[in-house]
Amino acid sequence: MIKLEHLNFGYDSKSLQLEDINIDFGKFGQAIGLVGPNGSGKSTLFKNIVGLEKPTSGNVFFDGKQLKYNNKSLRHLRTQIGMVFQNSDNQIFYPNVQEDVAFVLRNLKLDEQTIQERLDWVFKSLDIEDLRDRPVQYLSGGQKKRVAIAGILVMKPKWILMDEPTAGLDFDGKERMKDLIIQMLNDGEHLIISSHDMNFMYEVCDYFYVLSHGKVITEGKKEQVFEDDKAIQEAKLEVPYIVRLHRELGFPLYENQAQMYADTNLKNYVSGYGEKL
Ligand SMILES: Nc1ncnc2c1ncn2[C@@H]1O[C@H](COP(=O)(O)OP(=O)(O)OP(=O)(O)O)[C@@H](O)[C@H]1O
Repeated sequence: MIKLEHLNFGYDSKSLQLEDINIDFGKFGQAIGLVGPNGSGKSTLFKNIVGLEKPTSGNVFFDGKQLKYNNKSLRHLRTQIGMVFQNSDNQIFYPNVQEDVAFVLRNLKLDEQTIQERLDWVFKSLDIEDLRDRPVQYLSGGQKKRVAIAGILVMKPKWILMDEPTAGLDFDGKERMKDLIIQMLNDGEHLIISSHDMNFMYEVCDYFYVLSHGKVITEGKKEQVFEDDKAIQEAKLEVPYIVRLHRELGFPLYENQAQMYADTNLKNYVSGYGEKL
């Protein structure tokens, strides 16, 4: 459980980039969306959760305990909450993929057999066995993103924070990222995801917090949050196409694309609206 209570944060003493944030991340679902326009404070919030930044006032709790900022506590915290950065180059340090992913396990002083088992598992789970012995410098952006995720997933953390997981990915890369996230959720991971891609976010998240100018301006289940027109406009969010089909053309509000495609009545809605579509 990650809980933020009356959290304020400013990079300097002149202004606050986060204001009175109160979020109980364990409460409303397994995949939480954090959305808002550029500069609204999403990455800053992530940094406060993993202790890379310290709140100016207010508190961060993990599993009921208030966060401590000494090296030992932070090292432990980061085995429990992994963060996948927007730019994968910020978290890949070794020239070889396998060495990079193994780094954190060696740091945790796990025995060699466990390390090999975890590596086998993570490369297979992420379907990147072919990258295992490759030099990092020749990987594409999408491949690097999967390696960065492997370096986090291999620790088996309780929570994974993903900052813009689809940034820089092509259509196929985004689909693969969606499948990967759904697989991680099926495996029991808890995720907090930040992205500007609302169609992607609608597919994978259960519950949303909307940030604007460092404040949470609305929150709710994915079926409800996009109904808050005022907040959606203030945060300049794109409304997911599934919600628009529902609101503008009266389609059922599907939970995701797969559910929509599986609806045997879909062709009746489509033929009813022929020209509009
Ligand atoms: N290291 C820093 N020092 C000072 N100000 C910063 C620093 N990093 C971010 N900021 C400022 O904090 C505010 C929030 O930035 P943040 O990166 O958290 O936004 P974001 O919602 O993640 O944006 P984006 O969607 O563009 O990634 C912005 O006004 C930004 O300019």
